[in-house]
Amino acid sequence: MPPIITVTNLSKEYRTVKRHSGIGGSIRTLFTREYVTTQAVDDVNLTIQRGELIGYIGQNGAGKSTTFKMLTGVLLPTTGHIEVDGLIPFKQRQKLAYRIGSVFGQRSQLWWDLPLKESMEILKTIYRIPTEIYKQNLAEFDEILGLGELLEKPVRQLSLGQRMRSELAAAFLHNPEIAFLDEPLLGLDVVAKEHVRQFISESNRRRGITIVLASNDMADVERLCQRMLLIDKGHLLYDGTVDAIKHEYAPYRTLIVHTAETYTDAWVENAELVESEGTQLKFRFLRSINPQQLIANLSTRYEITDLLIEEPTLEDVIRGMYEETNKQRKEQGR
Ligand SMILES: Nc1ncnc2c1ncn2[C@@H]1O[C@H](COP(=O)(O)OP(=O)(O)OP(=O)(O)O)[C@@H](O)[C@H]1O
Repeated sequence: MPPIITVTNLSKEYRTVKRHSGIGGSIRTLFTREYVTTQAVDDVNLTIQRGELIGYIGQNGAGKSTTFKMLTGVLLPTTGHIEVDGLIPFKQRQKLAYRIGSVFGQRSQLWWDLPLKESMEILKTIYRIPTEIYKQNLAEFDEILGLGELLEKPVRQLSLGQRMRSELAAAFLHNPEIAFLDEPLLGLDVVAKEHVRQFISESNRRRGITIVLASNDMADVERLCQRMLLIDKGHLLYDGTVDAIKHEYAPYRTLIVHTAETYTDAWVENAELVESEGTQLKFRFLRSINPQQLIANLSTRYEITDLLIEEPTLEDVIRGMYEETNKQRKEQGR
């Protein structure tokens, strides 16, 4: 089967007027038009198969939203080619709109002053959703997202978590083939996150919807996605499994223990003490080491009152990638 999304040599440059500070600067800005170019997406190539659930991960400003805007036809690429479900997004935006659903964290597709239910009715009309399917979908979404009493409330009165649940229901109402979800978990509390995760996972598994999920939190993506694309400064740095990326570029985990007494020279086999502050000790250990064994060994020597295992963050992984690239360049004498 051909991929549902194909992106070839995709780049996007933003050209903005350079602003100078102060009153003098403002006058200068008015009379001398100097431009700044930002390379938001830089020569990205990727393919996504029908039915995949993919994490599109990157730090703030990495280029995730810009990619999504091009994939959904909102922005015209500077160079490169995109095909989404056989369509060219910028040229066939309207046709594509019926096949995709999107959630852009900061932007709402709902009508602020209307009760949620009325927003849903409007979407039903816009997307020409048959009444039967509309009712079925709303009932099914309600089960996971708990829309119940929210339907009668004006959207402006919804909390962030309630709004995100509503945005997701709205984006999936017309049975899209593909969904682009930009930071749908950002700022949500644990309970709301769980609703949203379950909804994303079920939509992919049960309904077979291809989902691309943008996030700057690796832990969020890890729970849902097998495959992850990592973008940094517009470049696609990695395409593979979350597990492999961690093994390759962030091989260490951190064990934080709190002890009953203060120890400055604590040690344990197979781990390195990297920080000791008061009664808190931080040990770095390789992913291949069993943490339970480590904790058991530690507790024979020290009285442990609390402990926590920390996974590497996205920053750690990206740092690891650049360090590895620099090391390889040096070895090759470049
Ligand atoms: N309309 C615009 N005009 C000029 N520069 C822009 C515009 N939109 C984004 N950029 C710049 O392009 C780069 C990529 O931004 P983008 O919003 O795609 O990143 P992102 O990965 O989605 O980040 P975030 O997680 O913060 O939303 C950033 O340097 C950003 O400042």
